[in-house]
Amino acid sequence: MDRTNCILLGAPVQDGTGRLGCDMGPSAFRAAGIGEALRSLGHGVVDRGNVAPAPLRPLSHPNPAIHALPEIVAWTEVLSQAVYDAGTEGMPIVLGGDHSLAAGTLAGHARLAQERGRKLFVLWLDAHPDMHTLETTESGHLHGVPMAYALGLPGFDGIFPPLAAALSPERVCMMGLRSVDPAERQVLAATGLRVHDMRAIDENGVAALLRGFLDEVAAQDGLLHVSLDVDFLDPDIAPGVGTTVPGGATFREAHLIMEMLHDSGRVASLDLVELNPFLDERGRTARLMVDLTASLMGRSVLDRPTRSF
Ligand SMILES: NC(=[NH2+])NCCC[C@H](N)C(=O)O
Ligand SMILES: [Mn+2]
Ligand SMILES: [Mn+2]
Repeated sequence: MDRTNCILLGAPVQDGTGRLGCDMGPSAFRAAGIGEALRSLGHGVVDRGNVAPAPLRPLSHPNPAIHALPEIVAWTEVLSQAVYDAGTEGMPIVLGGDHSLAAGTLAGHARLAQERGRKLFVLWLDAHPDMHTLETTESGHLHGVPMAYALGLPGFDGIFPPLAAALSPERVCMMGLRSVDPAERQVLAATGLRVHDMRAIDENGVAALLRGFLDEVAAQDGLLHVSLDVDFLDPDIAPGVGTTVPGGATFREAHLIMEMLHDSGRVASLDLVELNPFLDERGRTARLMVDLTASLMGRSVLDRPTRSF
């Protein structure tokens, strides 16, 4: 089995949501045994502790709904650099923190991939596309915008840090969507990402949908970043999140995705986001997220050969 150098980075970001609690996410992942789970699979694990946000600068935007803009911009700066640095040494695993942290991590991974002359692909596992711009967000919660920023959509210039490289929409695959705002629908249609909503999963199964994407990643010798939002999962199995939406992925669908990702040998980085331990039930959501991470990193029922590309 391949031994990966896993670098854990805590990102206690909570200002991108409307409620408190995600700042406890990194602690809950540690308490649920993420380090031990990875070590028991034979991987190296370095826990860098929690990243601290950059100093705040005064910033404003004409959209009056927006919350905590200086805070999220500060996190974006520091996380972009932190995952870039970690990615030169091993596999960054970011323990969130709400999904606004992906503005930083996607920017950092895109920069690193570009410098390496590699193509960055993103698998976005989420009930939501998080595809609002600063103009279109109605809630003003900035966990709803990171994908638009990372794709280089207009309106972030001069406010968020400049992108060294933007994501290419054709290299992004979203799975699990079931809550999409009208403005996001329009952008999704216009940008042409691969989007598999829950209906597509019901009709086709996760395996067929994911295989199509992974074959494309392999054909282009891509690096794959996985962004796993707790609300991708059905709330019955993962209650510890502030934005539950009924009808999410089942336990087996989620594990199968992780097992296929492992077999692909393509995953270079992982974000675990939106865990709110205050809303959890005795740590069960944290433990499920750790078990899914273990499946992604090679835990399996039987020995299976890794696909070689
Ligand atoms: N990362 C998340 N859970 N995002 C939820 C976003 C919900 C909604 N689309 C909004 O912009 O407010
Ligand atoms: Mn999300
Ligand atoms: Mn979500």
